[in-house]
Amino acid sequence: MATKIPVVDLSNLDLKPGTKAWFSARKDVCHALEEYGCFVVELSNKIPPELHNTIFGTFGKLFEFPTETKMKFISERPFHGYFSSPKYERLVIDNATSTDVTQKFTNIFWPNGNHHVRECTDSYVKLMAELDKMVTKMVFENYGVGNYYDSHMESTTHSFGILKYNEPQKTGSNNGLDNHTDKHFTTILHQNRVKGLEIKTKDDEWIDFDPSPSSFIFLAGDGLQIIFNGIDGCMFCLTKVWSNDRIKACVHRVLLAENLETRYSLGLFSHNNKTICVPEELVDEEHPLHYKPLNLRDYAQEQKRLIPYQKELSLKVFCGV
Ligand SMILES: O=C(O)CCC(=O)C(=O)O
Ligand SMILES: [Fe+2]
Repeated sequence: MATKIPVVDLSNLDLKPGTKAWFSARKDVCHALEEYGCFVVELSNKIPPELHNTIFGTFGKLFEFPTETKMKFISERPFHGYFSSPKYERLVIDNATSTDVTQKFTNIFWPNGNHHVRECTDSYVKLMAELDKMVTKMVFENYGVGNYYDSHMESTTHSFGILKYNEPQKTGSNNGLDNHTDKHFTTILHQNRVKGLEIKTKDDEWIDFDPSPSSFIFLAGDGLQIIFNGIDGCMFCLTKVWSNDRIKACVHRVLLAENLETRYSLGLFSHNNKTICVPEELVDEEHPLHYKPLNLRDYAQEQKRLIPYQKELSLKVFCGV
């Protein structure tokens, strides 16, 4: 049977820490992250099909604005603001849980405001951010470092990305996004029904994400890999350093088949804005420190600098001990 990305049903986002349901979900979440660096989240009671259509219809329209308008959306943070390439266009909003920020974003496109788009953005970002916080809390607790969760979240912000891929026949390639790991802490993706996202397993097999309107995919980024430096368990034996990591950042890519409708993907990316260090509880004789403190913004900046050379910057190279 073909390998599948594990599915965790978190429809009840109001799960209370300490309950039986919480512990059971926590176990499934962490097991999936250890084995795959990702899992599919079912949120069937939160995203009915009509809402899914509204969300993608609304965000898709942003790309129909003239390029000069889209170019007005700029950001200081690497990989944020408006970006276009022959393969895709992307709008990424920094600090998207702030309603002032989403208002400024909407005003670029509709100078007199657009209540519907703002509301849609705010409620959707809020839902994804709640999901991110819940999963992050489960992960911290599971590895005995729950006491770091509050300070971690205090220095965390969420970015919201809207991606539109050009059809392969126009780009002459079906490669939408090359193999990579995300250079932040965690990623949650939600997309329209056009398939394309694939993740790499520890056996170097590519498996695809089969989206439904109510499914999201949660991916561990490089920051999460760092925190769990020292816990035992060989998950992905790509290098000596990584083999000692409990959770490994998920390697993924986007491949598009020809003659399909346009693919849109929405992403929530969490960034820890302080320097990330391995908690001392996770370092001992058996699990020596593998990473020097990491600032995710510096890491993203350096990755951006290397793009013209087509180099993927590994954690080991950037901050390995
Ligand atoms: O389009 C997708 O679903 C993946 C997007 C992605 O991997 C990214 O923005 O880092
Ligand atoms: Fe990614």
